Formats: sequence, structure tokens, C-alpha cells
Amino acid sequence: MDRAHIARRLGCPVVLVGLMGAGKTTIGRRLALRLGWDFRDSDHEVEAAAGRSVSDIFADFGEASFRDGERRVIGRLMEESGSSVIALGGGAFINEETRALIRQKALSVWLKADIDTLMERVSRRDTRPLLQTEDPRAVMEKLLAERSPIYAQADIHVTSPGTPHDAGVAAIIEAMAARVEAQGR
Ligand SMILES: Nc1ncnc2c1ncn2[C@@H]1O[C@H](COP(=O)(O)OP(=O)(O)OP(=O)(O)O)[C@@H](O)[C@H]1O
Ligand SMILES: O=C(O)C1=C[C@@H](O)[C@@H](O)[C@H](O)C1
Ligand SMILES: [Mg+2]
Repeated sequence: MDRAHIARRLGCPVVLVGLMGAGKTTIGRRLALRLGWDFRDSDHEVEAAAGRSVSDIFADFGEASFRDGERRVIGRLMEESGSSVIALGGGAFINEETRALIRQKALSVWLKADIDTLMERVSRRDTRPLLQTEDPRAVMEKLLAERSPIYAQADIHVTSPGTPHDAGVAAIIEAMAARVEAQGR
């Protein structure tokens, strides 16, 4: 089945979930390019709406305010988005209301990676407020343990490989094709 066929037949947005550093933004952008679809990122949408960075929203208004903005932005994206790839912030799928909406309106993909890979990737930037602590690895281990059973509710699970990025994109397209075939479309 070719990409154009899969893209036409799926008929709903693809939403990427998973921990910080899983590659949702990076892989999501490339996946959208390959499918010829729009790309949206919930972190970027919240930043645009607030006129400040995720770090500044946490610092100025607190995490609860960020979570509220995130929930509202995703509600809007789910209304607007036809054929699009949407990368979520790492904590967005944990919200029950958001999760129910995504499960109803989109194909969700859990991008998985092991703790060493995640740590290596997130250590390159200091833009993630939850990791600005003495022991970011302990925070990530805790989040991985707490959140994995929830991310596991996503429709498709894809291990986000080391390199190249395109292997991650190909794995998602393959999983999308399997889903389209299973739907008999
Ligand atoms: N194979 C790969 N797949 C995905 N990302 C990779 C890969 N190799 C390296 N990276 C790098 O990992 C970093 C983190 O990726 P990215 O920002 O896409 O994660 P994220 O899941 O969107 O995280 P967050 O939840 O914080 O938004 C980026 O710098 C990206 O280039
Ligand atoms: O995993 C999380 O809770 C977060 C992930 C990032 O994408 C941002 O949404 C923010 O830094 C919080
Ligand atoms: Mg991201």
C-alpha cells in the first residue's frame, strides 16, 4: 500500500504521544512531510497562544495553568484537524479528557524509547522545566514508570529507534498501513 493511499484512507489525524525526548516533534514533522499533511505541535500552539515559552509559562503561571492551556489547545486541534500529524507535549495524553477525545477522533501512536536514549536526547537542551532539577534522570525514571501504562492506551506502539529519524517515520507509516488494512478500507 503506498503512502498516498494510506493518507487518503486513514481519514483522521495521527497524534504522537510519549515521554520528553521520544521524538514526537522531530519524527512528527518528518512524518507530516512524507504524508503531505499539516504538522501541529501542542507545545508550540500553547506557546503561541500564551505569547511565551513553555519554561516561562511554568515559571510565571505554574504547571496547572500550562496543563489547562494544553487541554484547551488540544480540544481545538481535534476540532480543526483533518489530515494532520499532531505532536503532543509529553504530559498531554495523561489528562483523561484529552485522552478520551484523542481516542475518539484520532489514531494515537506511542513513540517509545529506552531511558538511556531519552536522557541522551533531552540533555541537549534546557527547555523542559520538569527536568531542571538536581537529578533529571530520577525524574524521567519516575515519569516513565508512572506514564507508561497510560501511553500504552495509544492505538499503536512504535519504538523510536536511535538513528536515522526516517526509520521512525517508516515504522509509523507501516503501522498506519496495518491499521487501514485492518479497517478494510
Ligand atoms: N531517531 C530519533 N528520533 C527522534 N528524535 C531523535 C532521534 N535521534 C535524535 N533525536 C533528537 O532527540 C531530540 C528530542 O526530540 P524531540 O524534541 O522531537 O522530542 P519530543 O518527544 O518532542 O519531546 P517533548 O515532549 O519534550 O516535546 C531532538 O533533538 C531530536 O533531534
Ligand atoms: O512531559 C511533560 O510533562 C512535558 C513535556 C514537554 O513536551 C512540555 O509539554 C512540558 O515541558 C512538559
Ligand atoms: Mg515535542
